[in-house]
Amino acid sequence: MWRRAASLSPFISSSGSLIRNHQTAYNFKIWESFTTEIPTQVKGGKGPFICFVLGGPGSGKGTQCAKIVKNYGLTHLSAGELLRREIASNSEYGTTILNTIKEGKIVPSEVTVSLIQKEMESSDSKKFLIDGFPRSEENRAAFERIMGAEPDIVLFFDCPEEEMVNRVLNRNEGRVDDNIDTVRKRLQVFKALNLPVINYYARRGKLYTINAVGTVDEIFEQVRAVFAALKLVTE
Ligand SMILES: Nc1ncnc2c1ncn2[C@@H]1O[C@H](COP(=O)(O)OP(=O)(O)O)[C@@H](O)[C@H]1O
Ligand SMILES: Nc1ccn([C@@H]2O[C@H](COP(=O)(O)OP(=O)(O)O)[C@@H](O)[C@H]2O)c(=O)n1
Ligand SMILES: [Mg+2]
Repeated sequence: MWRRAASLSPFISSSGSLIRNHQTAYNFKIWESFTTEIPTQVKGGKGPFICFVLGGPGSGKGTQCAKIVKNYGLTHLSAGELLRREIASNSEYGTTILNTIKEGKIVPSEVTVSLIQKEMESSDSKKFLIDGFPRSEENRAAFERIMGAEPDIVLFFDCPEEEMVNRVLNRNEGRVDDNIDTVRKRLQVFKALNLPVINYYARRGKLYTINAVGTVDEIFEQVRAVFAALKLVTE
């Protein structure tokens, strides 16, 4: 059974703000997410449930996705991981992808969507967590065109820039893009190309903005509130 979020979660007020007293890092209009009532059925059609996970570099997407997987059993597809795997496999696109990532730019959408498509089509899962995608309007349009699907919900991990920079520089995963020059570029790309996508989903009433400052567990409590309120993936 699916119920409206507004009446269920302490984090989601009926006046429309997801996290009370939360000043967003990008002066984001989080109330927009709730000006549209959430549909009475989360998944009306035949396709799988799709949750996009967005946020700047180092905002904690991957960390929170791991907890979502553990608690709710969604299948996690990280666009960045799929691209890094492609580089490691010496595919024909490997060099282009590597150079694009080093520059902090966005890999052509057809490449990324086809990697996501392959994973989704070879999986039996009915619920996907797609992390770090769509990074641009072009990504978004390509996914809709190629997959013929839209996300059911979008989580946005909203984090101040300096916090993101600190986290990335301390990530220690040996990534070619975790250095100060590339991070600065990625932040510019995030603001120029990804914020418009986030705004788009806010206007569509699909966006859930999470305050990404705090401990991992504190942040996950906000995520839990969204999933609990939607009652969509635990049954
Ligand atoms: N709430 C948090 N507070 C401090 N550090 C965090 C938090 N969440 C994640 N991190 C750390 O910050 C870095 C970036 O997190 P990650 O999940 O990889 O972010 P993203 O996927 O958005 O780039 C990692 O080293 C991670 O361990
Ligand atoms: N949809 C995507 C996702 C990632 N990428 C590339 O992969 C890089 C790393 O993405 P990521 O999602 O692993 O990075 P984080 O935000 O997790 O730090 C991005 O900076 C882009 O260069 C892309 O081009 N298109
Ligand atoms: Mg990540």
